[in-house]
Amino acid sequence: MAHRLQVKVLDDRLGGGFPLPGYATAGSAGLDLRAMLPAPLSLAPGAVELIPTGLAIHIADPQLAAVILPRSGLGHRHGIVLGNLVGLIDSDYQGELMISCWNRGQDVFCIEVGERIAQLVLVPVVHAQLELVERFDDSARGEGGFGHSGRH
Ligand SMILES: O=c1ccn([C@H]2C[C@H](O)[C@@H](COP(=O)(O)OP(=O)(O)OP(=O)(O)O)O2)c(=O)[nH]1
Ligand SMILES: [Mg+2]
Repeated sequence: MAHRLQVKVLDDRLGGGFPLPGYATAGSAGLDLRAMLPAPLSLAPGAVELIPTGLAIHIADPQLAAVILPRSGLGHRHGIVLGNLVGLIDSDYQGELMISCWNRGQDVFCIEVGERIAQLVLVPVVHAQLELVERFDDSARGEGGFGHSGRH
């Protein structure tokens, strides 16, 4: 079942010339976010820019968060990913959603006004209550990590 999410439209081109975010199909996990730029923006190879989305959300529920993820096609084909790799949106954040857009590719990429540039996924969060202990109960893995279980 869909979860209610409060959204403020900060840029009136959204819902006007450009559609508000929506799920592309019933099974889509992400809402596409648009680059609400004043004008097209050329992103040189290696450059990173903070792109406004024209939207603010208030998740409100501390048991939820949202993540901003790259779009697969842009990331794989054009090297357009996120400067922070993944954006994490706190449930109490009420400011504009911003996308750190990084051109990790070899070619200049022009971001068009209103282009769908990244996607937002709502995720569950579990808060930990830290419990200090002197030793852990034994586990199958113990302290082994970083390839400890072999490569293949
Ligand atoms: O890609 C992103 C990442 C974060 N944010 C906003 C929402 C988030 O709730 C807030 C803080 O993000 P985060 O905690 O990851 O950044 P920080 O560097 O730890 O900043 P702060 O000290 O404000 O927590 O910035 C975005 O708009 N886009
Ligand atoms: Mg933080």
